[in-house]
Amino acid sequence: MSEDILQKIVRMRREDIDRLGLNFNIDIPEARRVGHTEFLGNAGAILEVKRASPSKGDIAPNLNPVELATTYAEAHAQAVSVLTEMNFFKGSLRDLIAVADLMERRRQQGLHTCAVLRKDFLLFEDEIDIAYRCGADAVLLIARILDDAQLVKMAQRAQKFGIQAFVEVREADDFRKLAVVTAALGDAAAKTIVAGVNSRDLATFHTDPLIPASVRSKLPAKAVFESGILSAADATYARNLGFTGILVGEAVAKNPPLAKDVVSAFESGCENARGLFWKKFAERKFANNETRAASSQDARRPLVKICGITREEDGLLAAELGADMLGFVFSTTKRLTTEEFVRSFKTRLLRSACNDVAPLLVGVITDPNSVEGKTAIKLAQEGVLDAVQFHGVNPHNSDALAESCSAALPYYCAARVGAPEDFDYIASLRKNGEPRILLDAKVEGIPGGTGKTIPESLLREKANGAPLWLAGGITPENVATICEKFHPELIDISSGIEDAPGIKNHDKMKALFAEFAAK
Ligand SMILES: O=P(O)(O)OC[C@@H](O)[C@@H](O)c1c[nH]c2ccccc12
Repeated sequence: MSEDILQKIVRMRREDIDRLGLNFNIDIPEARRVGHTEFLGNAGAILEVKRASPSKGDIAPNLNPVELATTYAEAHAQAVSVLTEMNFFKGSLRDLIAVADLMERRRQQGLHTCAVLRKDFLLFEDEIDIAYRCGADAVLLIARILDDAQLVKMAQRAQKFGIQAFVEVREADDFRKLAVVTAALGDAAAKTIVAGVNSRDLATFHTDPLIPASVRSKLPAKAVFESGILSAADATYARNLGFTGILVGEAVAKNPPLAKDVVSAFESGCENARGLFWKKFAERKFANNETRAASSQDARRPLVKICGITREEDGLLAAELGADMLGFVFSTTKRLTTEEFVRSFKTRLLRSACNDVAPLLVGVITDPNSVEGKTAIKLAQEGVLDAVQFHGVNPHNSDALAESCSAALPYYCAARVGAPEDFDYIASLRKNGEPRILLDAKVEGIPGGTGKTIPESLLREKANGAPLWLAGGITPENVATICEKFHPELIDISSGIEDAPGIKNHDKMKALFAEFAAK
């Protein structure tokens, strides 16, 4: 197999160490000369001194680490992460020493002090000693590049110095290693180990905000969401998931004034029902990959949402066939449902034995200020519905959402797409911290369930490689082709399996799921 970028970084680093030694030919203090700040002793943001990265190239090549770290401290970051890898990140141990010395001066002046993290692809126990002498309060240990024994030895070394081991995990084997090192440290583990999950795959650079969501429940109480946070809204999303830290690099290194917005968004947020919805969705997505592989379903099938349920027997069959989400329309159209129906359906669904995992229930609304819209919002706040789908309306402009936000409404947005400009709106939603957006065909005058598909050329040009949630005109006949062409993460089907609006045809529904049977 050819070398991926992570392997290349590690190989070059080993070569540098062979040539230059563990201190990379830099004069480092004989003994530590600064005090301590516990890394993530309090929940908060970790902001990064990062000049460049392998995925982005130069980010802030001329940054001054002391100036930048001062800005971060003034923004009340809990920690500063200093990249010391030189080839791809243009960092150095000099930066680490300078930032640690800065924090010591601030400590003596009684100013807010950040913990200092050494961020690197550390490989040897003696590198922990060097980090400690330079003034680090924590060291990054990337599970993927260390074997069990090495990871344990390095974490024990950190523990001996009374600093934190920040263990970065992402894949199943990393979680196993996290359990190994936690067990090896025994009682000291809670104090020494802070776990972080990287939303960026270091081998491909692809970031996905649902990766941290999918594993939050497997991590210890203190856990950090790493990478891909670009705005205050993204920081809020991470907090909603229940993370106690975020690690932000590029966005703040490039634009330091953003630091205080990101810090305060994270600190004023909380774990809530919105985060719970994304965790449930993400867990479902990744669990499906595994369980489907073992069952008769195609492991690569998208998640399926059956929308426009108005009859109990239709919803129960969809659940039995393996639907991941069921949609109920709370908008005055032909598929309009009622509060009573949804409540009694939910009770029935939970009682039906055939389901290991019940589908998520979603209320589709087109006007949050309408009676129907308000009903769906109330049901989502009560937890009867798992989320509200804002269909073609921007919740960020809505008073109803502003009101319900205090009660942490779980929701996602659906955007109607008919022209290239519609993707500007989608981009603005992403900037507002929306991890996924459902794309539906646009037909003037009809809010949804139109039976029309989104023009393929638009999807091809504009979808940008982001995981696709697709609605509009999907049928048992065209679903296989659509999946082959666009690999959607979720498909949403309503009219394609109906006899009449709101009346599902059970043979068509079975035909749809039969398309996903393992071949
Ligand atoms: O610039 P971003 O997307 O905000 O990411 C910051 C940080 O998470 C990222 O630099 C990082 C996470 N894990 C790493 C391991 C090594 C080097 C770098 C990293």
